[in-house]
Amino acid sequence: MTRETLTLFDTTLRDGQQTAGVDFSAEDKHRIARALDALGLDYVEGGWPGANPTDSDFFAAPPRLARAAFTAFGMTKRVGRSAENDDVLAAVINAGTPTVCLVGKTHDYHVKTALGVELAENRDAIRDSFAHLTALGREALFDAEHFFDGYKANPDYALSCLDAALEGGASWVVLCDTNGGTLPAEIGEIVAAVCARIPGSKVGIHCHDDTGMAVAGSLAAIDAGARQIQGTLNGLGERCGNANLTSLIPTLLLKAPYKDRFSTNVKAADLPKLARASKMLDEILNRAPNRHAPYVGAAAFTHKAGLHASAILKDPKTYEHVPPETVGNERVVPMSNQAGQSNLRSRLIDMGIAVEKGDARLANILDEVKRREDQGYAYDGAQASFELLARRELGLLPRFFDVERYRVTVEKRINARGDAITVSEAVVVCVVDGERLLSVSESRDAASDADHGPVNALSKALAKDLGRYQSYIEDLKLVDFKVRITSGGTEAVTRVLIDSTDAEGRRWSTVGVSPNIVDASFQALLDAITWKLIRDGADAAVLPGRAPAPAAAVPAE
Ligand SMILES: CC(=O)SCCNC(=O)CCNC(=O)[C@H](O)C(C)(C)COP(=O)(O)OP(=O)(O)OC[C@H]1O[C@@H](n2cnc3c(N)ncnc32)[C@H](O)[C@@H]1OP(=O)(O)O
Ligand SMILES: CC(=O)C(=O)O
Repeated sequence: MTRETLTLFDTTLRDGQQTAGVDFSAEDKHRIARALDALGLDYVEGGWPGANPTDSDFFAAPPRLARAAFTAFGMTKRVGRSAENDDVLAAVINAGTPTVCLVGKTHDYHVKTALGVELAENRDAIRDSFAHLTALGREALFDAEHFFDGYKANPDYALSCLDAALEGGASWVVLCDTNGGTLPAEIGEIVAAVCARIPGSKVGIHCHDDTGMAVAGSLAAIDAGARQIQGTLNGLGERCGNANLTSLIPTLLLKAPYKDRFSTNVKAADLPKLARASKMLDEILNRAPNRHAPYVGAAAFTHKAGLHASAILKDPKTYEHVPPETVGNERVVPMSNQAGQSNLRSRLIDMGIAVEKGDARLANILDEVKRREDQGYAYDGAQASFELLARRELGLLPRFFDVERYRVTVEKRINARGDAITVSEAVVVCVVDGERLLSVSESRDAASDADHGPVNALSKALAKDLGRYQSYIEDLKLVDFKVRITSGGTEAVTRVLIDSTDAEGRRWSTVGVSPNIVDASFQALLDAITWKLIRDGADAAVLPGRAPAPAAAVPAE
């Protein structure tokens, strides 16, 4: 069966940049553009040359893309001047990209209200802008702004704007649900009406997620005949975001009817690259990845409930819609108070520890998890701490070092310039191989730099001198820190969850619980270090009078 081609257009670097709180540097844009190109996207829209210095710099030294058409974004020429003499359009053209995407109005209300010009003048501006671009030998796409609302208000006018772009030589007319309020069924009906007069091979879709249905709307448009999809990595974009390509691309490649009807330049073997690109974007934005993101999130193949875990061990298809490895993800069977022995045995196998079914120690571990979760611990979000708990119960937790004591003080000072600063000082005394090691550290908390409080000081002191374990923890980084006041048993307690990473790209989570936030944080920090020492195969300490527990063989993460 011949498959039709679906064209994929990425606007992470343009509409994604319109997300509140997102601010890419030119270097960030280079990294993202390269990742999108390697993945197989057909178009990478880089931004709006001339609109801001970052975009101008980025287009002045553009990325070298092997496959994707590098695209500059801009708007149609303004009424009252020619396309040749519009300075905003000139800046876009002067970026010299092979492809240009211009947004233009198609809703009569916007033409009158936002632009304040006659309907015919706007339509002529669209035609002239495209004629000018194509005369210069550029491929030109038309982002038909507010098309769905415009079509509902005045279908003849909205369609005549598409016609004007095509008459000017536009290669695609992309129907934009700019305000994101159109539901999928209506998108399907309107796209079908457009495709009845314009070939679907020239019709694209650009959905926003204001009803949480941008992906569904994009699929409805494909069902109705559109053959280009615009979207962004991780669904970045103006307001609630754009159609999420991180969900759409695996759906198109793995799900019927799309996988059988269409081909894209992104191939099934590229899907793990999509998961990596998604993580890279979060890392650039300094955001914790969305654990619940479809396909690529850490929880997308996490089976928490005991009944699910039991079936998963028999056949993963019982609770998985696609195998996790097809999208570069992995299966996790976590421990929590929802777990049974199946979860537990699966987790232990992942840790490289085989315990026979029915072994009494399994019940002990489960009881301990449930008892501690009742006190406020949460192990499904802190699998590294669970691993340490299980090892302790099994007698497989090596003893690396002891903490004799620690102290943190917090002091508010006014400096010579009159600024208030908070200074946190931490002292930690560890014992390694019988030797006492004292470390002191200080963190300064300027008003604009709120991360550097007492926990940071404590973490720095703890990591400053661990004797012969120092080299193992040099690359350890604390990357996320969450605090929650919860009730443990009958008392209110503080739960701290810490995410750590290292140079190998591993990321692991640990938990601490105490009525005291510093103590809870310290427990989580200690677990983070101990887990890394185990994973890196550090030898247990020689503690006088105590035989160190052996470290079991552990597979690489
Ligand atoms: C739906 C979308 O997401 S489209 C993409 C939107 N993205 C952005 O706006 C981000 C980048 N934008 C910018 O940096 C700035 O808005 C610029 C540099 C483009 C323009 O800045 P300014 O010249 O200061 O204008 P300002 O932003 O206030 O207003 C835009 C002007 O463009 C006009 N305009 C808007 N859309 C169009 C269009 N499709 N065709 C022609 N003119 C248009 C508006 O009428 C307005 O003109 P006015 O001031 O005479 O009323
Ligand atoms: C062009 C665009 O981003 C929109 O209409 O939503």
